[in-house]
Amino acid sequence: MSDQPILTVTELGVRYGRLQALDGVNLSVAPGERLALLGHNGAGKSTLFKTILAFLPPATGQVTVAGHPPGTDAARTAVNYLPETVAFPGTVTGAEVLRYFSGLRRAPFSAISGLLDRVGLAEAAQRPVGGYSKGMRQRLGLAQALIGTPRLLLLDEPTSGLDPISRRDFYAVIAEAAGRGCSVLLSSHGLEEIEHRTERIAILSRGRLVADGTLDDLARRAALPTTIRVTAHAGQASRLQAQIGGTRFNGCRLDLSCQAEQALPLVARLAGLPEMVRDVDLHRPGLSDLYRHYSDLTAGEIRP
Ligand SMILES: Nc1ncnc2c1ncn2[C@@H]1O[C@H](COP(=O)(O)OP(=O)(O)OP(=O)(O)O)[C@@H](O)[C@H]1O
Repeated sequence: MSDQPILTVTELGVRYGRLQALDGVNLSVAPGERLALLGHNGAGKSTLFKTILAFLPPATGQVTVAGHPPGTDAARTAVNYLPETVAFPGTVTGAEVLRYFSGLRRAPFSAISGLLDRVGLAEAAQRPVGGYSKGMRQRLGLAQALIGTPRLLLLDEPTSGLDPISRRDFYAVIAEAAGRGCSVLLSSHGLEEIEHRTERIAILSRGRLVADGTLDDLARRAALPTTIRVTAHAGQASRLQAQIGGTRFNGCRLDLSCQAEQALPLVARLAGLPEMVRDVDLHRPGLSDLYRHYSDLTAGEIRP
């Protein structure tokens, strides 16, 4: 497998008339890598997808897919796309949809039944898509996106509207594709679901890339405090606060805030005060804390 990035985005700027929807975006995705693209509504996620797919031209900068400009045959062959809301004609069956897209992509029809099976639609394959639930349509969309073994999958909020089991299955199929070397660029507002299902996270804010790295990278750079929630025995909270400080909440709870490396020594100190401390809960910053932190930054404030 080549180590060359499957997707490179360099100083990309995209405009809708006077609106600068993307500004100076740099990003690359390696083979087999799953990258989550996060950002508030209107941050520019769909615009980035549309530019990679050649639906929109860059105003500045450039994009390459498998080393080729978007829209060229080589780039089109390499990338498949699943929009947030998939629409298929209601009268055709699931199997017919996949035959149609297989024909378009010159992919073998022999792969269709395996794909339908993998997304849990084997039994519904001969039923008209008009009778499919939203989750079934989305799974058919995923099967469609996997036709022709693409090297890059663009998934625009692919799990919105899916129930938790369907989401889990959806990510399992995506992980399998990544395991075969397919790169995945996935936008989502579901921070919890992507936290452990992607290798890297990129955050767009008002058209600018404000973070790009692994969860650990982003946490280290943000240096957000760890919170230690201490529950005191009845009547001991004031005495405990006098010793260790912290902010008091309802009767018996104290919150202590510290840097990550200070957390364990502090917990050890609390363990030495069993007459006052009933329980300790360590809260390290998660993706939602990091997302809030980076979304409030502007691109000029990114630390290397
Ligand atoms: N066709 C268009 N014409 C004019 N402005 C547009 C068009 N499409 C998007 N925009 C604007 O470009 C900016 C980026 O929109 P985009 O759809 O890329 O955001 P997004 O991050 O995908 O948002 P969401 O999470 O809501 O899907 C927004 O300010 C949006 O209003």
